[in-house]
Amino acid sequence: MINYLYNLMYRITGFLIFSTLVYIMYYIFTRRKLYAYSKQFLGEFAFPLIGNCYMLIGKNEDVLIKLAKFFKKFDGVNQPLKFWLGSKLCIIFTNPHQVEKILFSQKLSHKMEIYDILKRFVGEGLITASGAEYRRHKKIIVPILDLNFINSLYDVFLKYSQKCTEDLMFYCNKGTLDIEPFIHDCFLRTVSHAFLGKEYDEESKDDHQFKLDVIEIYDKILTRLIRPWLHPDFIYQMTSLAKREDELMQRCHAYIGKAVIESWRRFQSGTASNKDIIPLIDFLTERVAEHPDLMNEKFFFDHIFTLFLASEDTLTIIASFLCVCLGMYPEYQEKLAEELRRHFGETPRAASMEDISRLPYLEMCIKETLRVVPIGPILLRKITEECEIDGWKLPEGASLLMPVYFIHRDRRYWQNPDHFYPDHFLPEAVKGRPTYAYMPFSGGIRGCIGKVFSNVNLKIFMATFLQRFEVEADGKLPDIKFKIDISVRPINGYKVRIKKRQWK
Ligand code: HEM
Repeated sequence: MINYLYNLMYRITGFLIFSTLVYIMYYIFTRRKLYAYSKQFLGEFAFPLIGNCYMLIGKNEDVLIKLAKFFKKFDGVNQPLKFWLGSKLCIIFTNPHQVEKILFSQKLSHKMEIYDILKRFVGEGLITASGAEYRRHKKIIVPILDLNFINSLYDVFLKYSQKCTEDLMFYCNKGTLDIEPFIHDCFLRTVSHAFLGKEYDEESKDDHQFKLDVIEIYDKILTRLIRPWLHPDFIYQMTSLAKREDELMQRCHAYIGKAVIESWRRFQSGTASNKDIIPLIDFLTERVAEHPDLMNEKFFFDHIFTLFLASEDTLTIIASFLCVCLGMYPEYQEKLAEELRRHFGETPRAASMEDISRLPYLEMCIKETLRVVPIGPILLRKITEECEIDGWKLPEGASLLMPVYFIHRDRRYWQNPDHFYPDHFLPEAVKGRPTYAYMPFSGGIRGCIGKVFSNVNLKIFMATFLQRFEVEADGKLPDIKFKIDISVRPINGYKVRIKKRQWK
């Protein structure tokens, strides 16, 4: 009997070893092109299964520093690199001319699988979707965000910028504060009003809960993004994080769903135009009502939620970090204040649409902030069919990485890359640089559709804020430690001291 069992165990073990070997051989055989093509690219030593991930082991906050070390090793190399993310081959393009070709390639417009994590929240919204449906929907949404729409929002931009500066008045000369929650409140209100047609009500439990939920959503997305073992859905579903995410999703979906229903009611009763502005949701309702085959309810919902989430966090990061930068570099703040004094004259006043088109130094400061904290620090694409970029063969199944954060700090294109230095955007400096050495809004086929909206809103906010306040902050840019997640943020928040600006 013992002999029989021993024999059986022996056979089972043999079978398991044999099957594993067959599977490994099959796996290697089906990926032979991937391995062969990967030899074209320079990279660091990669272990089987974990690839180069060992280089990223440690605290989440240190990932950016570790990636910086990787790029430093290949400083000045003008060819694509490779990084094995586990068994996934990532080909890294840092040459702006090649990046431009990728961004404009229809074949390379599919987002990498990692974006599926966002799909739990925003489904098939424009950021995560691909394919024919995506293209059809983009054609409907982009024209809504035209200049007429943006001009019509002027009062909304101004109202919440002014409210924010009034709220901040109390904190003048009161020591250090994190300015981000105030600025987040401003842009959350602006985007709620402009996109959903909903004025955020301080007293409303639903509105307050939605604000908290949105903040937590970003946190949940990040938590999962930076933990690769939580990426497979079947593992994630078993965690308490997934349960919490479901709760958040249900509440947020109910909140946005209510705004969708209200918009349809307005459309059906013909009262849409009675509002102070026509919000984006009402324009979309109108388009879809005229052509019901354009998109179903689910897509409609996903697009609205995507646009909402794509806006308020991005605007908050840029405006908050610009305040910190101006605090750290008083010489540029003074130059900007001088421009504002020259332009606005004797006394501060509300900035008009006309005003903001005549403040070139403010524009340079915003651009420089977008350089140092690019909202999309690494753009990721999936290679769905074999293709070539400048003679480099790209195998199906690999991914493409465009490390915007590092291109924005590449000494070949930036005179003073490690500091906040608005002169990077003087016309002669811009002329001497390849266009895609700077891509805060990405570009090409998957480029940001909110660029003009953001520029106008940011300028009105900053012109309002800087006429009232002077900011101070400790240190310089190299002293700030950033973390990379869905975006880039300073680990220690946005600490500044504010005081009333002496205008004369
Ligand atoms: C300072 C503000 C903003 C910055 C820096 C920014 C940046 C970006 C970047 C880098 C991408 C490409 C992401 C990727 O390929 O992974 C993107 C895409 C996108 N952004 Fe923005 N964004 C900003 C504001 C906005 C606003 C206000 C809206 C809404 C009106 C918006 C809507 C979108 C959408 C829908 C996409 C996806 C486009 C597509 O894939 O076709 N963004 N944005």
